[in-house]
Amino acid sequence: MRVVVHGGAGGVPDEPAPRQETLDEAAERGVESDTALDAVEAALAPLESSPRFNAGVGGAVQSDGVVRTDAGVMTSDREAGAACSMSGVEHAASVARVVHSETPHVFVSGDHAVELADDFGVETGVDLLTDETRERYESEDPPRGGPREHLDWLATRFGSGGDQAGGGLENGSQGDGDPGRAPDHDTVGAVASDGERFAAATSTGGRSFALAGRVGDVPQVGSGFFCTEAGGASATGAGEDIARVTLSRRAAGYLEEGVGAQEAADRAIDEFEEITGSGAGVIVLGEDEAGSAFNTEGMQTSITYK
Ligand SMILES: NC(=O)C[C@H](N)C(=O)O
Repeated sequence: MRVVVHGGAGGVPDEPAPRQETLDEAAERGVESDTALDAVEAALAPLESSPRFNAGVGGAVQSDGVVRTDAGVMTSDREAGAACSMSGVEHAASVARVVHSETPHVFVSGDHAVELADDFGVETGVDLLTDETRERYESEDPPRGGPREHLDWLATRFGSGGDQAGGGLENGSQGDGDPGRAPDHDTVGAVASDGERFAAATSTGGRSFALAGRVGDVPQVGSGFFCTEAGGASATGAGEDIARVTLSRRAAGYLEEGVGAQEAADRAIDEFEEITGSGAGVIVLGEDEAGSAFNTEGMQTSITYK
């Protein structure tokens, strides 16, 4: 079994060591699994439970003060499952797996995804806000009224005004004065191979101060995650831009052409930057190697073999 995980692309966290420890534990947990699909779900679970990452507990807060989680998972037989816009669901990747393995569908959203989770034994009704994320939201004079009012409010808060690579990412440097950035928080992803099959999965709380109901790249097949017989990819970063270039599909496409995993990751991020001028990262696992690339200040990863 081989497992590679990432803890999101963005700024350099103030406390990288405990995040790295959790990422290493996540990869080790994944590698103990029997199948690649089990491995990515097992690896993401502790990351979704850790408030140090923007997934599950501690996820980004939307304009109405609610954390909504999204995730996607895909295996090399091109079966895919995704779930989005779920409130109270910590283990979004497990719900994506239910969609992948238990339904004839690829994508289930909102309250219906939460009901599906509940029916298949994935815990719901979890308080995903932490003291830190709650206080941060409340200190921003939350909007009242309808979506137009929310859009006025988030215009000065969401992202960081469309600046260069890294702009709008969740874990910009602490104390940079940008309310659209939160330290130490970012999306999580995993790619695994059990020798026969690959699996790729990504899980997130999205981006802070996005419009209530916003869904980014993470649960979109080919954007936040993708998997083929040649290998898989998981992306992180400015989700609107990742979706526009289908970043994970781009990276996995190079694997299918016979390009190595590191080169595939590098090429995909170079193209992403050239097209969007924005910030992202991607991990890639192929037949022979793992690779990762990012054009932000940092992206922590961990890789384990067994
Ligand atoms: N920080 C992230 O990776 C956020 C995620 N890509 C999203 O836009 O929903």
